[in-house]
Amino acid sequence: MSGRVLLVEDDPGIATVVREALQDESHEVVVCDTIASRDRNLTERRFDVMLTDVVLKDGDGLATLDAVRDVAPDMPVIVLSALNTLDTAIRASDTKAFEYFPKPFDLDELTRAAGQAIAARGRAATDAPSKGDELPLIGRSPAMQGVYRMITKVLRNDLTVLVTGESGTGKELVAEAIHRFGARKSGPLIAVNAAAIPHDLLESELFGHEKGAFTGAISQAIGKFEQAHGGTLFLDEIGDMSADAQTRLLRALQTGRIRRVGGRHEIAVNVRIIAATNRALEPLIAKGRFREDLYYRLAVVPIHLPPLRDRKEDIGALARHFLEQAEVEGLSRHTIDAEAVKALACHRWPGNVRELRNFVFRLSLLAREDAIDSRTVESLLGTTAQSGPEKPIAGFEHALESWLSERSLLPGTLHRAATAAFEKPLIEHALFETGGNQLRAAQLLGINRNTLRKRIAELEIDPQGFANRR
Ligand SMILES: Nc1ncnc2c1ncn2[C@@H]1O[C@H](COP(=O)(O)OP(=O)(O)OP(=O)(O)O)[C@@H](O)[C@H]1O
Repeated sequence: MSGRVLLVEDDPGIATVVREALQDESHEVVVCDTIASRDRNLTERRFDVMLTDVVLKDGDGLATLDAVRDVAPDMPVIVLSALNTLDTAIRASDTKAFEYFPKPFDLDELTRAAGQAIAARGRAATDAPSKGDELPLIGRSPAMQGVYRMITKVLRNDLTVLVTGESGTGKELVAEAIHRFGARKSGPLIAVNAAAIPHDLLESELFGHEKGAFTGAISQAIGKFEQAHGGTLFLDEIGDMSADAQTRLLRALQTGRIRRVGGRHEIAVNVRIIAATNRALEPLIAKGRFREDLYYRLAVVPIHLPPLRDRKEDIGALARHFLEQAEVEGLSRHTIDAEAVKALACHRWPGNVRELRNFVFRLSLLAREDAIDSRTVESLLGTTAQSGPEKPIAGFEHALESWLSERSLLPGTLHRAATAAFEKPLIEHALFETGGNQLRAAQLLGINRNTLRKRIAELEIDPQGFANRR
């Protein structure tokens, strides 16, 4: 059974070998090197097991396990320590750590222990939600109540769900909630972001490939569909899929079988699909860019997340939730009063909940007083870029998030994949700023106009879409 592993290790050498060994076993690995980033990761996502070093730059990984238990009470923890003292071992056993590995450890043994911890966690999953299983979505607005109702309707079946909504509205959280509370919770949840992967690599990323299927395919690779077997596959930004990938995806949905790129045989996969998009698909269908039949296959159960500006009554609860998260991350404790929440509600939040979260974190970093009032909010909002349609530059942060969580790209393609992931929002930003004028966009970027035109075509950007948008 593959799972999601959080590796807390500040020795880059050890982090790399452990990560690679775990990835070879098809586990998804997130590496961080401080307690602060550990806690941030734990509040944002669910992990099946955590591997942690003891001595970290900003504290003791063992002494701070209580904070971990607060957010992830049932997650097994494996302690890796160079201290090798009896004290560390005893402290590890006191904290109910799953296992203790003194350094240097046997990599195979460690990988096996991680696998066992993941499998044990899968078995332990019961119907009774524990504290760590609280619905991660905050907000009681009528709009969110509608979303919750839809989520509960799909927990006991495998219907395909299409989550729509602007960037940063919580689509990925909805997918996570459906998986975590649904019948497939003991299986894997695998996410693929179609916008973060270059078009020609997406098919192999989804369906895998056989050795020698194309240049760079130096060994056989299992795709996300196979990795998600028994669980859920979250397909994010499906509006960005190439025509070929769409056709292959449609076939997989129709038959329940996939074929690896360059492979001869079809392989049966048992996967629940949750797709998401922040682009309206109807215009793409009208332009022939998105297959209508695929749309209907995906949108069996549509769940729409309204933009934050249409559910302003949620802003107070969200702000308080993010203040708590900021505190968990080591920022000082803050409260926020009703007037300050009103001030927050005056902003348009084009980047939705993600933007609010970042803003609240900045507030808790910069606010001098413990109680945040409307003056503090207004002065900080005043220095923040003001509303308007969402600027594509906001996509950077998301591209970075997706990029960092992408692990299994093909050897030899890393630079190309990373460049494409960042270049697209960059070019879109320039086109946005220049109202779609390619000459001025090229000047802004400081690149040749023909180079820009070529990249626009290669990255399948529609420059017309930026005309008159400012
Ligand atoms: N209702 C909510 N309650 C708590 N946190 C939320 C909520 N909605 C969004 N968030 C937080 O906001 C951030 C963005 O959410 P998420 O990644 O799910 O958005 P998204 O719609 O998938 O964005 P994108 O379209 O850019 O992929 C995350 O940090 C998430 O935890």
